[in-house]
Amino acid sequence: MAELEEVLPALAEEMAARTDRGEVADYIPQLRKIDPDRFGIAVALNDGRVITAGDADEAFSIQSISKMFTLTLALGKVGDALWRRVGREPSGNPFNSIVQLEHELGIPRNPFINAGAIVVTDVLLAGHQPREALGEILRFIQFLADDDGIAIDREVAASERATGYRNFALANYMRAFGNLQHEPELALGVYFHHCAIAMSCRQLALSAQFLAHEGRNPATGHSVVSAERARRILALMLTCGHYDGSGDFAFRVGIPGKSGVGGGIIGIVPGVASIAVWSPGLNENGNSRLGSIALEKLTKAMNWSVFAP
Ligand SMILES: NC(=O)CC[C@H](N)C(=O)O
Repeated sequence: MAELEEVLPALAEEMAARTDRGEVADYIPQLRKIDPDRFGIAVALNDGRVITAGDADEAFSIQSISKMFTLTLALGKVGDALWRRVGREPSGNPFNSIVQLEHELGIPRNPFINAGAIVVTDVLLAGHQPREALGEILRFIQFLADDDGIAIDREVAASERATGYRNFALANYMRAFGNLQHEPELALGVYFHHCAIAMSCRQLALSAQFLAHEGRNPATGHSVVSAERARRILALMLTCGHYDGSGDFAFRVGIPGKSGVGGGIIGIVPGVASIAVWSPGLNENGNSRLGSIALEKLTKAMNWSVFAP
């Protein structure tokens, strides 16, 4: 098997030279400013090693990767009752689509599309002020990464709130069906802020390690979720983690993943490692273009797949 210490720098160099980088998300004005030439990758192995290459220590907007953390928290809070309000099927539609919501009576297809994540955020708001709910999410991520330096980029959150008409439409629609317990303004305030959390590839890889290690963080020894719950979160990542590009990601990369429009992707090799990659340019499904390509090359080089031992 290839050595990661050699594979990662070679991959970062190859990606730096590519010109087909995709388009940086421009519907959130603050994200438009990001340099498309950035590329970073970090692999946190279950044996404790963390190997990085490129811009792996530069913080970027995690965006929808936060949906993986909020889902984990909401399952901890309400358990399987969550599934009465959100489904577990791939949507086959863009992340911000509204079309299925009318037919399906305001129940979003899964927790990783925007509508589903807004419901999950609404669950986390129960019994809290928005500020407390947000603090809980941020502290959970800091705890997972064992890093108190992780923070919210308030300019990104404000920028998204100012232009988030589609998310307001989704939230209002679900509220009309009775699937949102708080005013859309409150649920979205928390949602925009958790999407605007800024993290580096290193921090992200470390924060997702519990998913590669049957629910327990191998670095800190902390138990985060049960082994069964970790498997189920991974199943949702594999089937729904890349919106309407989820099938293609499973086909090409062969591991569960979760992307965000900031250009980050988390990938999990169960029993082996968690991976974070960042390249801001996106493909037609809103997933990092070079990030997906780099993960495909990495899993191939390392012979990593959930479809083989
Ligand atoms: N795919 C994403 O990363 C989308 C998240 C973004 N905050 C939005 O709601 O549109």
